[in-house]
Amino acid sequence: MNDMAGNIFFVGLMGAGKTSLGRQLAARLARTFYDSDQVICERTGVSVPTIFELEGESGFRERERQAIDELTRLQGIVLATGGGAVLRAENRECLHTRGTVVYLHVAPEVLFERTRHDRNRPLLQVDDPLRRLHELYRARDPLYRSVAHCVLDVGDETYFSTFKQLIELLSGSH
Ligand SMILES: Nc1ncnc2c1ncn2[C@@H]1O[C@H](COP(=O)(O)OP(=O)(O)O)[C@@H](O)[C@H]1O
Ligand SMILES: O=C(O)C1=C[C@@H](OP(=O)(O)O)[C@@H](O)[C@H](O)C1
Ligand SMILES: [Mg+2]
Repeated sequence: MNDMAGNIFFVGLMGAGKTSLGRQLAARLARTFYDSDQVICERTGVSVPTIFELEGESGFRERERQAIDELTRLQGIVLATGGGAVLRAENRECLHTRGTVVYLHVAPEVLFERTRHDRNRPLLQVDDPLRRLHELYRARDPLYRSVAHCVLDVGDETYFSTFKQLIELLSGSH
């Protein structure tokens, strides 16, 4: 994969590193970084949990669909999507056809450790978040794979090691 030129879009479950690695990759490549969740929050003036509270998940998904459609039309950007962006076929189509999609593949156990103290992800505010992550993994892993042009398997290594692997993957030296 040697695709440092066009758009780069990140997909994967909550805590996979889409936002943090995406932001750092954009800085490294001197690209503009967008995060669909952040765009939605800027537009509404409230947090993701508040949107879920006021409009339900379906309200959030409609805002997400709009944001993904707009952002994927831009050129030369790095975009971190929300973990559920792949649920809608129209989002998958926008992502797959308008850029290089990188799936950050991380096991539920690792994601659980990374997200367990975070209150900003409404879908994980349940009695058994690890079980929820396993369910989401089962349902979404095939969708992430169907939309991705490349997959980065991330274990429980350090953030910096993952960033290095990402650069290697995208520059084709992997
Ligand atoms: N190897 C790693 N790769 C990516 N993120 C990591 C890694 N190890 C720890 N993290 C941490 O996990 C969190 C991932 O969160 P975030 O970037 O918000 O993910 P997402 O946007 O996919 O939900 C960050 O706090 C990041 O520092
Ligand atoms: O997986 C999901 O359905 C969601 C993931 C979140 O983004 P991150 O994947 O960046 O945490 C955010 O969009 C919202 O809480 C829903
Ligand atoms: Mg994120």
